[in-house]
Amino acid sequence: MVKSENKASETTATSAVMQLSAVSFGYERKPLLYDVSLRIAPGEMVGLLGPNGSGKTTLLRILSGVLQPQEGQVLLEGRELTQWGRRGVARRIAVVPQELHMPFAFTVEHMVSLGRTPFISSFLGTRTKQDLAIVQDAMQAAGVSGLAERVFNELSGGERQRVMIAMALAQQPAVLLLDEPTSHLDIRYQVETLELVQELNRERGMTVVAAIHDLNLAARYFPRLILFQRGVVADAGPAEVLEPGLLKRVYGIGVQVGILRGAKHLSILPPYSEEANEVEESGIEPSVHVIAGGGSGERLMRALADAHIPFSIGALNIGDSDHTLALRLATEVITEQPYAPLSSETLKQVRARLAHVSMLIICPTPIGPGNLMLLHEALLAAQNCLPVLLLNSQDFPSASKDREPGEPEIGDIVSRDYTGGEGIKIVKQLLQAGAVSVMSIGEALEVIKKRAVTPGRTISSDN
Ligand SMILES: Nc1ncnc2c1ncn2[C@@H]1O[C@H](COP(=O)(O)OP(=O)(O)OP(=O)(O)O)[C@@H](O)[C@H]1O
Repeated sequence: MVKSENKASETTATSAVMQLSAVSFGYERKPLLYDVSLRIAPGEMVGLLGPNGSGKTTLLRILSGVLQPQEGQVLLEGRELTQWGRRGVARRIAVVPQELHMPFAFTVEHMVSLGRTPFISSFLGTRTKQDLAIVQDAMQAAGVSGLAERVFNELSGGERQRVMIAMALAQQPAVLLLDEPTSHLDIRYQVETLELVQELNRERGMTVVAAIHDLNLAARYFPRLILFQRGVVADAGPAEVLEPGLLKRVYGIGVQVGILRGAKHLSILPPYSEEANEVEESGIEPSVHVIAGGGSGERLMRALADAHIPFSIGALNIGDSDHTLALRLATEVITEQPYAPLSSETLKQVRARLAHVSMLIICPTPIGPGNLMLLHEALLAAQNCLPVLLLNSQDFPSASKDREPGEPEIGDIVSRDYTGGEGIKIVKQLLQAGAVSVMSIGEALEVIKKRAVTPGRTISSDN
């Protein structure tokens, strides 16, 4: 039994040209990517989308082996990337960076011939006739043969972009990784560059993964899109990924998505007014708000989504594992910058949301100085008669056996309070204000369904 399972996973691994399994990575111990799993099949053309700083370049560096994940596995053709060695990787994966600064006045032809380096016996070794033919072919395919004698540093941004693609082609890679290949290009070069990449994908069967900011170009050229925000938020075709609600949650701006007359692909336009940006595209008003963090909300979010209960969540910091999942599952996500304390603006948003929901669920997240203010908001709401459920972690024993006679059941908060008792104090006040402690997600769902309360309840905010 175990054997056949292993065999099945081996087959899956080898049928993917690249595979990431539960990859986590951070710079200088600051976590950036969390639990990223991806399979890229041979011949796929994948667009990597995500806001600035969401980790696209970092992910490409992990795929190319420049960075090694702190956790998880990166496989190339079913084998650990690190086992291929530098030359082995360079013979299979080529990277087109955003920019390349050459310290020397290299000609284009010289630059492109550097792409053959992984295939010659040493750096100073001679290139064969075949190498030279491959270099010529790469220059022709990328449309830079006419620039062969020009100095790379003296070319325009668009020309340089093409030379970098030619360099990558000279590697004859199975996988081409491009980091924003259109970022410095005018519209003609943008289209020409992506047409070229598409041709390489279709005609040479090259697997392409490209980070790309332009959502319209992404819709037009990439059959598979991965929306990334320190983790995979969505991974599907353009129609599913370029969904206005999802884009609003990830980019923080409302967009209009549609098909222009005569066009074959989706177009994405920014809002035409501030008012349009305010529109809730899904039209669904969440009736439940969730406070979570650090993975404490994962199971509840999945259960609510499975039960088709629309919910809002937050505030969550970008990069928190709950945040990535929330972008996918919640109707509304209140977001704070990575590692930043909650700002008064963010707390205002939480307060406004609590004024419109029919129930608040607080997940068993560790309470520290950073999120104590959220508990304060929860207390205000509870004192204004908002039903509040305190979800206890099943991993910790209940503290009920230690409580004094007459004291409320405070659940497992004792074991996750890092505020010197302030968190526990607020939880006790919450219970006194009518909050209910529940021991399981099933129990929480039962309460929510029983209440089935209507949205739109108002509470005063100055209490
Ligand atoms: N070498 C590094 N050391 C420390 N932090 C880094 C390093 N490289 C990137 N970062 C940080 O990691 C985060 C993600 O960066 P990354 O370049 O991967 O994002 P991105 O999605 O490609 O962004 P953009 O769209 O702006 O190019 C950013 O906050 C960035 O400042």
